[in-house]
Amino acid sequence: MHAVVPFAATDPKTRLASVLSPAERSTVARAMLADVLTAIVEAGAEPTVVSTAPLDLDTLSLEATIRDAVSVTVDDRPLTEAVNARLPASHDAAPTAVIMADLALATPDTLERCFSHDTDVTIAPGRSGGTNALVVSHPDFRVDYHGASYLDHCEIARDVGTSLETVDSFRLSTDIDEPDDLVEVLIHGTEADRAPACLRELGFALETRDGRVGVARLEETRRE
Ligand SMILES: Nc1nc2c(ncn2[C@@H]2O[C@H](COP(=O)(O)OP(=O)(O)OP(=O)(O)O)[C@@H](O)[C@H]2O)c(=O)[nH]1
Ligand SMILES: C[C@H](OP(=O)(O)O)C(=O)O
Repeated sequence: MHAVVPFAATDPKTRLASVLSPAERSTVARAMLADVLTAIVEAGAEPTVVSTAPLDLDTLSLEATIRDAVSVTVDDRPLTEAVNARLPASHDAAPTAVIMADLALATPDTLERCFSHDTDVTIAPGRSGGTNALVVSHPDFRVDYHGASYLDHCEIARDVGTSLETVDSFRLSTDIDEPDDLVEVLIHGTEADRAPACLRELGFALETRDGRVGVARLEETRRE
């Protein structure tokens, strides 16, 4: 399975700007990208990072076997256009997966669940209606990201008459967009993952206030 991994390399994760400086957002985005690429390769797929700007894979500290299985291509078109240019163009073409780079909790098992369906379109939706992981094998299906794109993609699938499977996965539904999402990374990230280690290094820790779990950051770790 070929997997496209879209990556906004310049000024990523702007919705985390209230808790992370621009350089820190870039560091966290790259840590999540490294975790996602590792999970994709361990699930048996071949990822291509479709990056908005040049990206040196050697800066991601990937294990050599993972690094060797990943390629990068630069495409500065908007997300929807860049992805549509890479979806199957004919019934003979191989299925293509599109896995977002901010799925910090993605594991080989959860991705394999997406890769194993025999439908024209398979979607693992995000919690607020995005399309976090997608597998397309039908040449008439095209994406339209942003907003409640999961609903839009269900409608597009209906309009072009493709079969569609929805994958119900807590891990794949957790894209890291807002400061509160960092809670999930600290709770559910594993020892081997880079993103939770990166957040802890930046001074983030779980904090329970009035019975509600959030993240707190040690003041001395804040950098402008
Ligand atoms: N190639 C490409 N990837 C993109 C683009 N915009 C977002 N992405 C990637 O698409 C996935 C989902 O991105 P979003 O969460 O919507 O956007 P983001 O830029 O990561 O974060 P925000 O700035 O907070 O919206 C992530 O893997 C991004 O890196 C784009 O224009 N081109
Ligand atoms: C790209 C967009 O991601 P979100 O803004 O939901 O993170 C989507 O999934 O349509």
